[in-house]
Amino acid sequence: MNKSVAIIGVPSDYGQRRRGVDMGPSAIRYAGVVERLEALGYAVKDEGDIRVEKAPIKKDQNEKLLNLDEVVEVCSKLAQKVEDAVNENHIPLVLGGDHSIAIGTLAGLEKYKNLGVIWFDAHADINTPESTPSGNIHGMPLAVSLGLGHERLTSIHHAGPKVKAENIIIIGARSVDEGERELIKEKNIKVYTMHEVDRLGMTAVMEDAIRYLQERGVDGVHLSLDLDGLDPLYTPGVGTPVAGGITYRESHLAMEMLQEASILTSVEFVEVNPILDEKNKTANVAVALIGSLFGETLV
Ligand SMILES: NC(=[NH2+])NCCC[C@H](N)C(=O)O
Ligand SMILES: [Mn+2]
Ligand SMILES: [Mn+2]
Repeated sequence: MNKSVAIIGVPSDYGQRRRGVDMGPSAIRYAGVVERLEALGYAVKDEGDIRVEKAPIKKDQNEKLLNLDEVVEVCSKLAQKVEDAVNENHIPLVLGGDHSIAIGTLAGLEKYKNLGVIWFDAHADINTPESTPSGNIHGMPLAVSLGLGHERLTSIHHAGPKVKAENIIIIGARSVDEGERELIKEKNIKVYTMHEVDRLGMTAVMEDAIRYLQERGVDGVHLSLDLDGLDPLYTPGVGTPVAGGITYRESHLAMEMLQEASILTSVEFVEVNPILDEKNKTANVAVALIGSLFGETLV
């Protein structure tokens, strides 16, 4: 792994309805992310947070695309920041914020023409305005990145799809909406639900996932890690917890195996909501996972 990391905080909560997830970047910094990476020998450039206007939620909203203007603005700024970090040869480490920000991150990774994406999440986040049960854009970033959804979202930073369906792997899914299932089938997207995690074990899942991406000949891999992928026992500070998730140790193992495979070129950790958390537990887990991902070992 490249030894230079650029941290980009994205204090946005516009992709869903529970306030507080905009404080995620602060919570993760408070939990010591910079120190942790420096201790591993990385040069860390903390770019600070991108500027997010704190607008009051409007009343006359499109119920299928809540806060569309704000999400477009945040993601456009973020895409530019991510692109700059890549051009300066840093590994972008994006800290959310809710998961809608992945729309911006993926748009900023256009240098990778055959990008692989590992989506670690309880959800598939592949809804469209037609299929969404909530209108929350944090449930849509994978669809948007495939070029599906509102044109203002799919055209952020540059027009057209940002990733290929066959380069996406979802791990940890256990809450998938009807329209999402159909799209996953239609596009033949690789998903390791909790069923596969239970059945095969995390070791086999990660070996498979890594091999799959290598066989696809990817020129970069982005890890988008939603803290609700873990069981809420370990990460209670998330807005949409779902029981029956990945354990603390399984998630560390996954990070360690990604480090060993040395395939990642960008990383994002999202959905840490300190208001819903217990004494910053969730941000602490995020930083511990970042430690493993970037090369910490137990001995
Ligand atoms: N990034 C997340 N936590 N997404 C949760 C999405 C939940 C649900 N599928 C929805 O579309 O509203
Ligand atoms: Mn989720
Ligand atoms: Mn998510």
